[in-house]
Amino acid sequence: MTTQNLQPGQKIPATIVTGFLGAGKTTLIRNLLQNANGKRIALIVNEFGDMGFDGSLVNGCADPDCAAEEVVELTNGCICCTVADDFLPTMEMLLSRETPPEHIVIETSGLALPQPLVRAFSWPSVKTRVTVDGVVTVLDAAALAEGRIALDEEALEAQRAADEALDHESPVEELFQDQLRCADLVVLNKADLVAADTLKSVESGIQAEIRPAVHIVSSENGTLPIEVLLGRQSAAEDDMAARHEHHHHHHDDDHEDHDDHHNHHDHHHHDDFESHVLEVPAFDALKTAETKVLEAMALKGVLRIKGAIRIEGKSAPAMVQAVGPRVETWFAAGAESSGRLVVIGLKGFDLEAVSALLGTLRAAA
Ligand SMILES: Nc1nc2c(ncn2[C@@H]2O[C@H](COP(=O)(O)OP(=O)(O)OP(=O)(O)O)[C@@H](O)[C@H]2O)c(=O)[nH]1
Repeated sequence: MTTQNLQPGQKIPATIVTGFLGAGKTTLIRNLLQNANGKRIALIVNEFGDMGFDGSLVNGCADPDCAAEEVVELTNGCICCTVADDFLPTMEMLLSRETPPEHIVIETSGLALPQPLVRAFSWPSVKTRVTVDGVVTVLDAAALAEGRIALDEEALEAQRAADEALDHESPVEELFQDQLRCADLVVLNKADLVAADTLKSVESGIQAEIRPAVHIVSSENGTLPIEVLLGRQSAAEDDMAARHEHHHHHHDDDHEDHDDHHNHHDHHHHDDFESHVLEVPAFDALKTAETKVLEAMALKGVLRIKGAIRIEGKSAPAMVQAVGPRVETWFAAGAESSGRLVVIGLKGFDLEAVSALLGTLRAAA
């Protein structure tokens, strides 16, 4: 049994890991957990959409080196809209444990604004026991190097063209800026995919978007020393003025969110995105699956595809991870073969075309 390292009365530090879809948040957290040196870490994971799994992460935690004491998945929507219903009860549950965690790591959905979540740490039942240690914003250096804030610039342009009323930044750009503005540490991930001088220029581009004194570090597969990621002691919840998100121009008064104890600036744009789970039949070969996924990713508005599929004649499921123009697949022995893919895209993307390539829409539960 590990010993409790916190002093009596000391608040439990919580690290929020944010960043756009597919930037590498899960990969970074998996590395963090594998290098946690016995620290008791509880992990709260929020997926956008009703995909109650992140296969790769859970596999990582089957690893004996993985330090996650407890993994809680929040799948009832985006964490920043369900703070009161979902996040706060989860925190209270973790805090009521006989041996509470020594550190809490929260992976937000790639479409979440970190600000409403940070504000939740001022909620009375949480504030006395927990403090935000740091907001770590993970960026896809390769996507940025190609000039894509979002992972699909074409989709972004299509959306702009379709909406003449859009006289300011698109939701994706705003999300990106808000995730940066809230950061205590920016991780320029996927450094392996870009040349060193390109990385430098991406870094200087970001500098203008972050608060002074926030460090930018680069990483490959989110591999960073635990001392860099944890122990920043930022107490972000007491410092919200400097981290304020965009004031959105449009009014979505009919959009009832459950973040009822916070102000109206918490309005956000999740209605601009949608996610679907497809039941995917077995493919004859991995290569065929890759080709189809790539074709689906090339459709306008499709931002992210991931899941576990079956390949004929193989007992192990094939994991699929697609971000922008890159598709990764691998066989994961021991993992569950769900035969499902989650597809996330801008609202109105051509779901029929995606289904024609990959599979049928999962019937509502
Ligand atoms: N080449 C390269 N690929 C990476 C790196 N980090 C992550 N990836 C890959 O990028 C894909 C997305 O990584 P994830 O860690 O799932 O990203 P995420 O931010 O958690 O994604 P969402 O939760 O869907 O928003 C996976 O296929 C990873 O293997 C990196 O540093 N280099």
